[in-house]
Amino acid sequence: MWTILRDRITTRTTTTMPCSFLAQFHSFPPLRSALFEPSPPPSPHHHRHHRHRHLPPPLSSGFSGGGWSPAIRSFCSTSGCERRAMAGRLESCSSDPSSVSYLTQREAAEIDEELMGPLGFSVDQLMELAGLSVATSIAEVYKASAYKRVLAICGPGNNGGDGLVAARHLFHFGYKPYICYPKRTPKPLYTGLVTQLESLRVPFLSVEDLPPDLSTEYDILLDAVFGFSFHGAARPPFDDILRRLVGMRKSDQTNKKSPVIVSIDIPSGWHVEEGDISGEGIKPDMLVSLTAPKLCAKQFHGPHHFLGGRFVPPPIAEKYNLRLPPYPGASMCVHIGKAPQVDISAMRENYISPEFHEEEVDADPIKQFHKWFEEAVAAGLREANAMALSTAGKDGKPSSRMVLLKGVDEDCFVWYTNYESQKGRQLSENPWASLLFYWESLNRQVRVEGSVEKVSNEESEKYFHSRPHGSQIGAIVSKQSSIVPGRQVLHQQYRELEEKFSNVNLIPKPEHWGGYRLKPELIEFWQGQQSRLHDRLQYRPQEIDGRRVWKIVRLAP
Ligand SMILES: NC(=O)C1=CN([C@@H]2O[C@H](COP(=O)(O)OP(=O)(O)OC[C@H]3O[C@@H](n4cnc5c(N)ncnc54)[C@H](OP(=O)(O)O)[C@@H]3O)[C@@H](O)[C@H]2O)[C@H](O)CC1
Ligand SMILES: Cc1cc2nc3c(=O)[nH]c(=O)nc-3n(C[C@H](O)[C@H](O)[C@H](O)COP(=O)(O)O)c2cc1C
Ligand SMILES: Cc1ncc(COP(=O)(O)O)c(C=O)c1O
Ligand SMILES: [K+]
Repeated sequence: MWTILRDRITTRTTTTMPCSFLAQFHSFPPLRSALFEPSPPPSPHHHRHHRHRHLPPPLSSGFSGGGWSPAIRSFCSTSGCERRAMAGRLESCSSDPSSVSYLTQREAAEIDEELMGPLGFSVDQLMELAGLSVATSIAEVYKASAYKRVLAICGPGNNGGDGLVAARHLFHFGYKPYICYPKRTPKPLYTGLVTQLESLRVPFLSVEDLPPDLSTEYDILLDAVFGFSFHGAARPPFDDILRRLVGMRKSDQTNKKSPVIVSIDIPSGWHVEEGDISGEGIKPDMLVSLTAPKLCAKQFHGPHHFLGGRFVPPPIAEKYNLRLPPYPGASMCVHIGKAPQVDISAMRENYISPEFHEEEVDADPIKQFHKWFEEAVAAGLREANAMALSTAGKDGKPSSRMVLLKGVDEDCFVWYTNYESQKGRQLSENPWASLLFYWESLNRQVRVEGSVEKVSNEESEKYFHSRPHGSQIGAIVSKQSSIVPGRQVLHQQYRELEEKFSNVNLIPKPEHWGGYRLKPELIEFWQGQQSRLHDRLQYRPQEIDGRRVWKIVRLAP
């Protein structure tokens, strides 16, 4: 079961999560992963708690201070009254549970001090994690294949240090970083970071070395100039650099491809709380807030707002009443804020693949399929055996769904399902189907069409009992494609059967569960090419001297 993050953060602040199904559909992959998180296993009273599911902030729930060292306990022993007073200063503490916390400048600095004081962190550690968060956020949105050249402009403080760390990680992710670090801090932490980058032969450029037009030389401009300690107006040489970043965005209108600007924690030059007061500041495409967004982030309306710095311990979250979205999986960053607006009509890929020639394919399409399938597995594709199965009943209306290929035997493609499902009914009325594989990162598609029959009961039995215990019970519980009154019904039946079969060696396969085998009459191998001039090699069987041989033709793309 999945819980939508919308329950945890939304409305009131700038970080409104899309709530309609369509908005979720429109959200791009990193956001999608951020939008969903597994919810706890269902409890019998689950439905009663449903309304309050979002109430405890995820990071602070269950915090008691127990089990921590005396230093941390004393840090945490702040009275409820003090906590409320602190919380009162925080935007996060509104009664609206749906907002992400925004920090004032003072709170940001205070959290920094507490992390590096009683909570035992060193600045090196936090900077490393911050820089890594920035690099992973960039890598989620701007792929190295299209945005290789990164200019990191680093300021004199820790924000600049984050930029140096991020540049190092980006190097290892396959980007080509350059550094402009005009006011170096002579502390071992910073000199070490510089040495590390020099050992990677990352070029350091002085302000004078920077090309006159930043937009032609770089794909990403990493703004690591000022963070939350910025105050007043930018002084030289940063005033000029920031002007160039602003100017560069303005020349955007001239149709030139301009690089994207990624700001670390604060768009440099913006007031930490008031934001872009003059309206003349830089307009980053991506903002990576660290720990929690600062108040100025409310004015960030660029397409990509990420949160990084996955190091906030519960005592901090509790004390500052931080309301933050959960990070997905093992990720160092999470996309927050609105889903970027996408122009669906403009979404397209240009496929670049080696040419695919008649001479190189196997005369036997099944052997050719095995070859491509092995390459898909070797390329690390998840579920390379997932295929769209299309069927149509006697009304002739087609329907498609994904199923898993479970083998290719005697030239036939095999999958397993419920014979009483919609597809089962359709196949009983019309035993013809088509299969479709799409191996996206290889620019490959395989179409298979043919007649379908059931596999033998013995074969189905054998496969059924090879499946995990839970899936066997699941197959008994699921009257596939029939209406169920609610999820709890499935769980209830599942629990009953689990109990029933707890001491049983072999769970009986339901009669109506088994395999189908499709005997191909057509197999087509498709490989994407530039300008839509794709390769399509189609195999069809022919009778020659009473033998079935495959004829290969090339089709227009
Ligand atoms: N816990 C966290 O969230 C972590 C955050 N990190 C990053 O650290 C920065 C904050 O770092 P800090 O060093 O406190 O501040 P800045 O990076 O903003 O830089 C301060 C330096 O900038 C100079 N400064 C300030 N204003 C100006 C100005 N108008 N013109 C020129 N120079 C300016 C300032 O000099 P002063 O003489 O004015 O004091 C400092 O030299 C945070 O935003 C995160 O990016 C950590 O890396 C990890 C933990
Ligand atoms: C990747 C993937 C693999 C699936 N594999 C199977 C499968 O092997 N067998 C199956 O019955 N359903 C499988 N399903 C579920 C089907 O897509 C579908 O929801 C179900 O079979 C009911 O389809 P029907 O109502 O058209 O018969 C899979 C779904 C996905 C997304
Ligand atoms: C309903 C259903 N049945 C069967 C399968 C195939 O699963 P298995 O690999 O366990 O046979 C799937 C896979 O997603 C499924 O969703
Ligand atoms: K910055």
